[in-house]
Amino acid sequence: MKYVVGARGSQLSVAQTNWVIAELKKTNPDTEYEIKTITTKGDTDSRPLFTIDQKGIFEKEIDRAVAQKEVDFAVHSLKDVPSELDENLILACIPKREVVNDVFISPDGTTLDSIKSGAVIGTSSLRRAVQVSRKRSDVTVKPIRGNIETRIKKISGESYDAIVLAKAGISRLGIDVKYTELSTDEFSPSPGQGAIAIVARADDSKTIQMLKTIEDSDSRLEIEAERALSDYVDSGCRFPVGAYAKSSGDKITLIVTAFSVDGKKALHVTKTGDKNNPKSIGHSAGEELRKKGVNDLALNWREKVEEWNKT
Ligand SMILES: NCc1[nH]cc(CCC(=O)O)c1CC(=O)O
Repeated sequence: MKYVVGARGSQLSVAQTNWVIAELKKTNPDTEYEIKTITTKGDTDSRPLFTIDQKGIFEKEIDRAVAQKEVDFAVHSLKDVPSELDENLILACIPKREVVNDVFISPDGTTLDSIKSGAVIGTSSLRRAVQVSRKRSDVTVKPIRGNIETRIKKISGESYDAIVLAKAGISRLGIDVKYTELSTDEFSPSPGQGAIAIVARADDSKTIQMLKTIEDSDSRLEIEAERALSDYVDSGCRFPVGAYAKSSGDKITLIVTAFSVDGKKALHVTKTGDKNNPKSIGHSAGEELRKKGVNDLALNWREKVEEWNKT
């Protein structure tokens, strides 16, 4: 049986798709795969990512190819997948997730603690920008655009001294670069970071069954808790919020941090609950964040981001 797999043209997307195919071949030795790369709107848009209002612009285009049967399934970075999928599509499989941490990358391995005052740090994530400036108010955080390889190249030039990226992306690409791992306490990761999502048509039970052979149930439960939280606080509004769920025994602990755009305020919520009810853990964390005033924190975030982007 041969499957056609939808992916973006980016190196990360191709690397992730190849990883998924290799895993699937282990559990389904008689299958073959062909990758169909789809060039998306997002790949040609030059604005920093967080000003693009629509979350998942890349992924939606590829999902359309799944829905229209141009491909059998699609491989995405879960954190880029919008919470609402097309009604005839499902998150058919969540394989075992990579480490969730962010990393600090500089040409000579200098850490965020020791980098010189006035250094320029690049990131395309408002959450990371805020977390960097909370730790080092004496550095400048500047928006950076481009795929992972492009961003890494930029630290050898004049414009950036260091960048912050997800470790998962670096490991999947197998890039040899000097980095230090940032703790999830100080760098609360994006909901779903490090996880891969495989999207298929809801009525394609044969493909779904084949994909399920590489499902990792703990990874699924963790990301469900994280996504339930982001649904709750993130209704169309992408202010900086980090969420990290970790399963242990029959429990999941979800740690959430939301920041004001200027980085001055932070709200923390930790919830532990029954592993088999991850959505309710996400929702109760969301409820508590609301009680603590998360909606006020988010006021005027768009204007502030626009301002930051001009730096
Ligand atoms: N938004 C871009 C994106 N989407 C997935 C990854 C890396 C892999 C992951 O976090 O799962 C990245 C780059 C980054 O955040 O550094």
